[in-house]
Amino acid sequence: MSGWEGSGAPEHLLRALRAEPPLVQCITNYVAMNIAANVLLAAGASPAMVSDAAEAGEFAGIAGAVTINIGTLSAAFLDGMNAAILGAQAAGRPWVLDPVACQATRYRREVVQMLVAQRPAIIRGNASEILSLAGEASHGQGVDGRDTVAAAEDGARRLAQSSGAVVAVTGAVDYVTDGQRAVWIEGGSPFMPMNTALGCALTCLCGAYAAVTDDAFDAAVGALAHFAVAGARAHEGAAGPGSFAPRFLDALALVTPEALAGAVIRDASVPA
Ligand SMILES: Nc1ncnc2c1ncn2[C@@H]1O[C@H](COP(=O)(O)OP(=O)(O)O)[C@@H](O)[C@H]1O
Ligand SMILES: Cc1ncsc1CCOP(=O)(O)O
Ligand SMILES: [Mg+2]
Repeated sequence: MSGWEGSGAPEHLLRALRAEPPLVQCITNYVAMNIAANVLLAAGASPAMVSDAAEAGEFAGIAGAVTINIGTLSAAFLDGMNAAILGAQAAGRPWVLDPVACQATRYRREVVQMLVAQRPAIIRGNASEILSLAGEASHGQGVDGRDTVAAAEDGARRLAQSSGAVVAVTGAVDYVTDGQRAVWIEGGSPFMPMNTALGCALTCLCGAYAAVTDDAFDAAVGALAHFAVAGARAHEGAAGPGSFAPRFLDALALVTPEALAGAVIRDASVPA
């Protein structure tokens, strides 16, 4: 049972999203562009992969949210990211960070610190990326997580407190915290990490949910719950990662707000 109630509960956010599909500006990597756009469309949002600095700032002014992903980082991408962040901040819209492989090279470590300092509403990464961002030892290998989400729990809470962002750590079981509130979210499928760019697509979906609520914690929980429920459904009858992929897109589209109310969300908030 979800137990997650109130106007910020995932089912209410999904209803709002489907009633008025938010425009989400995604600055994501070359691997993820098509996958993430299809994920947003299936879920009920409206993606736009607009990243050049010549227009990224202006576009952010009309988007409901911006998402920034460093997966295939370059100087040109970075210029577009900075322009989009400024545009989102000027328009009072949230932006979401995906620190892909931020532990891997000095360039990524430096860029990601600069981005975190620009106050993302949500940081969504795998446990290895979040451990690195929190200044702890990470066993990450390239873009893939190699640490358990439980190992990143304390680091995630500290990162949320120091950055002001909601931190969403994904893996076999997901963890979301704003530094005080925290939940574990169960579901999904072991075929998900065998499909490239699903984490990147989830970050874009966090942007879609952030566009329909002012509470970034609720937004992250809503997006992760949507993935958890759709992933578990798609797993049924899937023979492997290949047949899982189209079932997952179908499931994202077919998940109802009522089904999201059944997401397995366990409270893990620190007592005040
Ligand atoms: N072993 C697993 N079992 C169930 N769901 C998983 C598993 N590993 C990852 N997921 C899900 O896959 C999605 C992407 O997460 P993850 O693989 O951690 O991101 P990334 O692709 O950035 O490394 C999330 O919804 C997460 O819950
Ligand atoms: C394979 C790869 N290489 C650079 S970005 C990327 C996609 C990573 O996607 P995800 O973090 O969602 O697994
Ligand atoms: Mg990733």
